[in-house]
Amino acid sequence: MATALHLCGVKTPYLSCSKRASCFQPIRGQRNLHYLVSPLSVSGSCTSPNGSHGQLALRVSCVAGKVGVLEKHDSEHQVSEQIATDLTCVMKFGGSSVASADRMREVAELILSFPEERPVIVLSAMGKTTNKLLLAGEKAVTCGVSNVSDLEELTFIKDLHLCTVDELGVERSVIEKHLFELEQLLNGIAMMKEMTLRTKDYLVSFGECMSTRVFAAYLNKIGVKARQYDAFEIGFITTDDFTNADILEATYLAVAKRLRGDWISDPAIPIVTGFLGKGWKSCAVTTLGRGGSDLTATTIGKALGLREIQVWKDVDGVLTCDPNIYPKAEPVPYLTFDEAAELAYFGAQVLHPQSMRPAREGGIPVRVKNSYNPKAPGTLITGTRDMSEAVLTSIVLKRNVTMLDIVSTRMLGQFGFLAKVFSIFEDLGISVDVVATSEVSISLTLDPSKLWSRELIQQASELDHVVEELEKIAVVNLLQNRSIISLIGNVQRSSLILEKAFHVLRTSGVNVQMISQGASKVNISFIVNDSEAEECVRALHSAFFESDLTELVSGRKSGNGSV
Ligand SMILES: Nc1ncnc2c1ncn2[C@@H]1O[C@H](COP(=O)(O)OP(=O)(O)O)[C@@H](O)[C@H]1O
Ligand SMILES: N[C@@H](CC(=O)OP(=O)(O)O)C(=O)O
Repeated sequence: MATALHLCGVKTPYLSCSKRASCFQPIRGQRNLHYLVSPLSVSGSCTSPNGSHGQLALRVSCVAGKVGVLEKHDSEHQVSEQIATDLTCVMKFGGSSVASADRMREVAELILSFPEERPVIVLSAMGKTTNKLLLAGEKAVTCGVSNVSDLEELTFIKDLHLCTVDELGVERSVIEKHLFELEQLLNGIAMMKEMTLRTKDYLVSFGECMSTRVFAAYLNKIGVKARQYDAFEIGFITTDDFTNADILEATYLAVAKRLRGDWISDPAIPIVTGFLGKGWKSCAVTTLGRGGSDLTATTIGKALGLREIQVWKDVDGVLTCDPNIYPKAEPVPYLTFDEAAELAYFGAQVLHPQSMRPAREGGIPVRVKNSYNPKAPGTLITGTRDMSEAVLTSIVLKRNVTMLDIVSTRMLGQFGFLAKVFSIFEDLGISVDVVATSEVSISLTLDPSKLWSRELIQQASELDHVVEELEKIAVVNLLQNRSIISLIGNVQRSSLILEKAFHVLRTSGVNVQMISQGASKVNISFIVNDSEAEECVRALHSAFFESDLTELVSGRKSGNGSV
């Protein structure tokens, strides 16, 4: 579907589109110009023939035929028709950003400090609520119905939410029904003496359902019109993989229709629950995996074709490594979607592993910002960036990984061997992270997030089963307590990165057990023992980020022999 976009006062401009030139098609010249704009987000610039009129930079967001946002035009040129009141960006605030009444007040101020924005707000559960809910559920399985009301986690959650509404001066009624139902649910778990994955998702959903209700009520109280939404009620359709569901394509249209429809008929800032969805078969509440509110935000950004997706955290952006491992980690100013996705997939907690996909597909920049330090520039994630000076961007650690060394007994040819190995993993629904092969052997690591979502006992028997199947065609060595260290950066400089990294590892006395260069060309991963991993990350960080690499980048070695 295409939409007419009308511009006037622009003298026969040439329109160039940074991405999809075909998105803009002039349908009438002269002073009043009409363009056809295809759905979803496009951006471009429009200049006069000799360039003397400067640039009319415009950004259009267009979903289902509705022109969304036009912005940033110079004074000479006027945009005659625009729906200037449309939603402009999405701002996601994580648990740490809305952990208390004070934090909620600060977040409200922060949102209001951008008067030019008309944001969709996505919130996570307050502070550590999700962890507390999970723990309460686990305890309820064994504690007996009569002890549920005394569970310290339940008391904590009640106190936190009731104190917050009291401090913010909003009615307790906004969450009382949820607190009552939460206790009922825990009673049910206690009675059944079991908690299925489906129940687990319903249980944790109370966190986001309450934080958004409290925040929306507070905004309304201070005179900012806001409307609360449960994601599972507005079209977030997912697979039925409880605790780790995937967003289905139908979500984009449904969410855009609902949020934009409501906004047009009665504008109010949408406050949407992060992390949650609705299983397409079961119609039950699902969750998108831990940290899934980032994915909610990017999904909304793509659905509405918004100008920017902001994810507000408690750190100054994506850092050069996990600050819990090395406090001297520095913010990374720019990242590509590929780098950010790889970083998230290989364990950087700061972003949800799937969250870059919608942003990349919609071509929408993602900004990672610090709600505790809004002035810090944060990290801007876009499709491309200048890599000419880039060597290493970030170091990521994924702990507690299982590694398998599989050596062929040569019962099958090489092709048959590899195919058989991977079909065994496919049949068992286990995904593989890092792979290295030779003619007769293959070393690989198993994605722990897929195993983590299962019960420990199930994990153990699954691993036994994998080994049993593989032993029909190979000699198998199962190695546990390993870590993947991933070097995310410019793999065009892989020789330099490897030279320096291996020098560091050798001087630290660490033996690398496997190495793999990702097909994405932004990642070199290697496997070491869990016990050595953190020290390795610190040593690598010092070598790459605290010493001058410019001479090495320009091809000259420094005189002192250090790399
Ligand atoms: N490379 C990294 N860059 C930034 N933060 C990281 C990184 N690796 C791990 N972290 C951790 O991620 C946390 C932020 O992610 P998260 O807890 O999901 O935020 P939120 O709950 O606010 O969305 C930081 O407090 C930090 O401890
Ligand atoms: N509350 C969920 C979802 C989430 O995204 O949280 P956060 O934004 O605080 O990482 C979790 O803890 O996993």
